Amino acid sequence: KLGVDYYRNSCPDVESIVRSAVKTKLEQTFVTAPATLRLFFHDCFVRGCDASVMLASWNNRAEKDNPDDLSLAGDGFDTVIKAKAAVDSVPECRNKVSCADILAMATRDVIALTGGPSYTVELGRLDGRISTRASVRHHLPHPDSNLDQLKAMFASHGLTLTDLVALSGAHTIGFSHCSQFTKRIYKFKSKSRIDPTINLPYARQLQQMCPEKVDPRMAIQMDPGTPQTFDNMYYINLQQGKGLFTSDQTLFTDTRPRNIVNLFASNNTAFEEAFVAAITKLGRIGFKTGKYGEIRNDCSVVNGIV
Ligand code: HEM
Ligand SMILES: [Ca+2]
Ligand SMILES: [Ca+2]
Repeated sequence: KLGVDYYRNSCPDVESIVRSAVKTKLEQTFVTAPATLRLFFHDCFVRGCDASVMLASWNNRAEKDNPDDLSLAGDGFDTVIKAKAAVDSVPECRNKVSCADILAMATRDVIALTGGPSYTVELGRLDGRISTRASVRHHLPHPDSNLDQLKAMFASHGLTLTDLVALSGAHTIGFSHCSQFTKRIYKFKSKSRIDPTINLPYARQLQQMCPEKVDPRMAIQMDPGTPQTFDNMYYINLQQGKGLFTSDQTLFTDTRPRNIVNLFASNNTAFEEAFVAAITKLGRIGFKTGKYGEIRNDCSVVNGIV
């Protein structure tokens, strides 16, 4: 079982060491926050929260080489690497704290530092030794997924509809590449070619920011209201037809989760409580202990390779 005091004897100050490394990195670039949060999600959904997503390979066959992970921003990886270096610079902590736990702590820290809830994070996950491009297939949601697909994928990890709605609120910060939603604003199967569930002025704005032959590296803010604040604006956006992806807007268009969206839109405390409960459950997915894992010396390679 995971616990909140896991490093009490081996590295008692680990939480403040990680927090200050994360804070320094966030002051350098805001992307630190969304990039770290998304990295945690992608890690936990594939082989559990074991930092498998961080492993690199010489032949581009690691998890992070899968197309679904190629849009993970480098600053998330860099945050964990920097926090790990800070932890390892303390002699008693050297190689005592897993990369998976550092990612979980850094995620908690970026949420609090951008205005979201503070919570205690459970620790004691070991790092995995396997990372393959193939293991990502069918394990991560797509922006054009419908509610049944999203529900099934989250349910396979023990996450409820409320958890799905709460965790999707992570889209209250961060960026998306234009290609993730071009279908909705240019190629929708309707006369106007625009998805009717998008607020029309917002769709026009998106078309301006993302012209049809836009540079594929172009990214836009996902929450047009408060792009750098972790708040419940995401749900207010959904009520106004300003969900960026089909997977976002469907949480309001589909009547099943709509009352949850309405609750979170009107009550930030209800959102924060549900988010903390859900991300705590997310952090328990497939965690490894004992002989099933290790504490990696370098977050991007398994021990004993070189
Ligand atoms: C429910 C299904 C979800 C889908 C379909 C989805 C899809 C996406 C997509 C397509 C992007 C844009 C990536 C890019 O083009 O760079 C994105 C960004 C992001 N997602 Fe999700 N996501 C989902 C759930 C989540 C969850 C559960 C979390 C975290 C708890 C999360 C956190 C983020 C963050 C923070 C970003 C911004 C990343 C950045 O700015 O670098 N997402 N998501
Ligand atoms: Ca993983
Ligand atoms: Ca926001």
